[in-house]
Amino acid sequence: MNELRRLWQLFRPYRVWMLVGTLAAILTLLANVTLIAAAGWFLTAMAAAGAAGVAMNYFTPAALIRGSAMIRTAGRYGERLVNHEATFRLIASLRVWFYQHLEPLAPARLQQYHSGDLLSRIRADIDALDNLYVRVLVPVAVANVSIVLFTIFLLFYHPLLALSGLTFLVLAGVGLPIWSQARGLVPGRRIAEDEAALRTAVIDGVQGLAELTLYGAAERQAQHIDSLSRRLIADQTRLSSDHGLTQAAVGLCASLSLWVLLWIAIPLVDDGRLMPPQLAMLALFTLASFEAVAPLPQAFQMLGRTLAAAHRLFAIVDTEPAVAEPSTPSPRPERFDIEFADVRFSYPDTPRPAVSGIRLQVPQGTRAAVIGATGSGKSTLFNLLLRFWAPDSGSIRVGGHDILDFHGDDLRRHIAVVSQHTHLFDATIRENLLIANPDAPQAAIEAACRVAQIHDFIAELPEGYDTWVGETGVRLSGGQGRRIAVARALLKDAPILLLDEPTEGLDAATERDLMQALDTLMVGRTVLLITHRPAGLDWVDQVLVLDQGRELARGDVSVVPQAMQAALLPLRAEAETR
Ligand SMILES: Nc1ncnc2c1ncn2[C@@H]1O[C@H](COP(=O)(O)OP(=O)(O)OP(=O)(O)O)[C@@H](O)[C@H]1O
Repeated sequence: MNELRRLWQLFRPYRVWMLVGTLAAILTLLANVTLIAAAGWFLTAMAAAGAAGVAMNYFTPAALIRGSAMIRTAGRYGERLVNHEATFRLIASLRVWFYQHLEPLAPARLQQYHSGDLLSRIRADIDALDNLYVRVLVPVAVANVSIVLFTIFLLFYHPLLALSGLTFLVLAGVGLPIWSQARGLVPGRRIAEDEAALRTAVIDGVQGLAELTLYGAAERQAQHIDSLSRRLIADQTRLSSDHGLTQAAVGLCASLSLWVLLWIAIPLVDDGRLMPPQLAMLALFTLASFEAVAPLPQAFQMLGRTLAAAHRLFAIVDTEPAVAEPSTPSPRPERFDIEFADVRFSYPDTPRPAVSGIRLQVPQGTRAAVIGATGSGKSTLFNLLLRFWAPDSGSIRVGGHDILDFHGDDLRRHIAVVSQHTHLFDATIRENLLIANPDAPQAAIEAACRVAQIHDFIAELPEGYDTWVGETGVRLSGGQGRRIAVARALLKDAPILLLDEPTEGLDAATERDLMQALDTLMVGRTVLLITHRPAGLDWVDQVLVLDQGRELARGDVSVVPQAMQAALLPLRAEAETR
């Protein structure tokens, strides 16, 4: 129920919309009930008058019927318009709210979630929240007001009529929803989880289709998806059949209410305390009044799904970022020397530190390389410098200030990264470049691409810079993607440049061309390069050699061969003993 309270807080900005939508829904319902009840009275009265051969004024009831019909139509239109508009606004604002909480968690806190699961939260779970507004809050408000008005109306005729009407309305509007909520709680929660699992499995299956086919595992993946689908369908079927049952039960309550009303009212007609047309009116009124409570069982049945969705969203929203933003951040850095001072850091739930005792000073405008075997902690140093994680002890300073004192965005604004895993968005080449600098004019884009040696290739494409690169840039080669990354870094024009094995996996000619492009990019910047290859380090001022997260050697490039050999010795010894 804590979720409900928090959701209500999120809905608060839309309370005027909700009020107007609820009033329109109440008006529509009252017009409908009036229309049906008045029609019952009118037809019976006309028949009775015709049989008795007396004249009656039919203008007033006819006007009431026509007026009710018009109000019902206009009210229904208005109610849909207002409630849909409010829902769309609400959903849009919830997505922004969720995204704003999601962003500071990337990448450290999001590594435990699959992208399919996050997609499910931002789409299906947020969509499920609109149930609370359109299917729960508005119908509950309408039902409450209507039940009170209907009971007062029946009281005018006889207290027993009011009591029986109220009893059956409460049975259908409170008893059935309680039952269906209890029945829907577990499957509703499971549906939220299974939808996410299904989306994750499908995305994984599609993205890894080539591997699955290659290793003959496609059938197994299909079976996994099939079993998830079956479980989902079983829960949905259970909810649907419960929904059918509750609708039938609402119908039964309405019929029983009618029978009891007739049982009470017919003697009143015999006594002359009630006119025959009033009996017809009350009978139809009773049946029509159940429209007020009919949506409630399903609304409460879906509450389980809605609360599960809210729970999943709040789980992300309540996660603390791995690095908290300082309450009074240092002003943006003005100098760009980098210093690692005795840095130690372990990833959560790992047995040994990823890096430990790291000391490195890179004066502004100079270049340093961090070299070491796979898993020696090189990328971890970048993650720490980018403030994605915070060191367990020691500090990292930029321009003399601890980076934890800067606002994360202020720091990252001054850092450009070129890595072997450049993410290209499913957009045009131009859009992919503009993420580095949204205001860059075409001339600047082309200049950056010329330096990155990719302009001629782009210019030859039929659609030039408007060429769509496909999901994760599949329509570009690895080398071309890397050059786009260099062009991005040029457009960003940041004083600190991080190079994460930028030439890894490229052939010798492409590597040479890319190094030329990087040469231009590095001029005047503070550069930190990570690599596991000692070759081609002549242009760096200093080198730090890492082994299992610890410093093995530090100095100019001449320290590398000896240190690398020392690092390889244990591996060789291990290989020889096998
Ligand atoms: N997000 C993470 N969560 C838990 N452990 C991690 C994470 N990232 C890296 N590690 C672990 O930290 C250690 C250092 O990893 P890191 O990626 O820094 O090495 P690296 O030198 O960059 O390797 P490579 O050259 O293969 O990229 C490894 O043992 C790795 O398994």
